[in-house]
Amino acid sequence: MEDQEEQQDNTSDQNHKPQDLPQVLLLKPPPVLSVIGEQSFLSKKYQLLKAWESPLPLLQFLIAHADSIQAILCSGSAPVTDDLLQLLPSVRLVVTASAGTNHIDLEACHRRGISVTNAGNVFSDDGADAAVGLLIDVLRKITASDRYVRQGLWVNKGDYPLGSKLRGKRVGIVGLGGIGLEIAKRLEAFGCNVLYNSRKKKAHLSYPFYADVRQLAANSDALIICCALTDQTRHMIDKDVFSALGKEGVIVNIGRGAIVDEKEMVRCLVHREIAGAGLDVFENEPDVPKELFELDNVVLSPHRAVFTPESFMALCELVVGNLEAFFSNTPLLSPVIDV
Ligand SMILES: O=CC(=O)O
Repeated sequence: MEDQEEQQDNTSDQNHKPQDLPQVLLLKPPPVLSVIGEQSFLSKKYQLLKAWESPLPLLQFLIAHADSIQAILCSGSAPVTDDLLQLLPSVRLVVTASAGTNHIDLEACHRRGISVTNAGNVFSDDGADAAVGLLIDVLRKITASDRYVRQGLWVNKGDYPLGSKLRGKRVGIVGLGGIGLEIAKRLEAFGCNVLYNSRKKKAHLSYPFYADVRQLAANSDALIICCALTDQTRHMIDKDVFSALGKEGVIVNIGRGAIVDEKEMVRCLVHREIAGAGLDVFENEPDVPKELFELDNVVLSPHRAVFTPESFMALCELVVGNLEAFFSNTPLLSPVIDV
């Protein structure tokens, strides 16, 4: 049955010449493309315009297709700016293969009547697992003690310092969206006390809400950052927040590097003004402040928190589903802006 349907699909695809298919612009290869694959039915249904494969300079390439590109498929590596959209007047949809949308000028999309979709909730479980994993790693010194054993220091220097218990910790979650909620569920199961900060108090949740992130920090043993990067949240985790978190406090960031004042965080870690950090994201990726490499109370990860083959497969279906919905005029699956 499935095979038959696939054959019928292929037959109808063959009726389209590539130049008749809706044009979807890709500025840079989004990582999900490796999963979607060149042979996928995506490239049979859409003319995928891969800017990086064109011999033309980008501007000329865009001008050449300016009137026919209807959708953009992107990820965090290629900004979708107002200037870019101005060049492409037929664009009506931006699909980002990421949860974060800080690389897209959402205000410009709104103004220009362009819908935007993101990764919805496909990353919630993996993001939450990684955040809690980083927290446990920092508290219990897992990778630091792994280094200790591998370097032969257990034999030469004796027992490694004890880590700190997770149960009973007060964990402040900054951003209680899909990932934040999953983090909260996991932490409850670990016996932690969950508190949170977000744009608005969630009426249906009983976790204590703090409108002020400094107040949240003052009442938390650890902060987990998983909110969106916006003009309001840029450098929101600043000197005052670190000082409210205090010497025993731990920070975990799986959101975006720039939500944290990174220079200040590094200073606080170097001077032991906070106890440790678990970091998946940085202000100038892939550059990571070198001072952090020397610190055993810091766990580093290369912006991989939400990615697993499983979440990529789910993302892939969502990307395709959003394109299909848009071009068949049915409701988008994970709209950020729905025009
Ligand atoms: O960081 C990953 C994402 O925003 O999807």
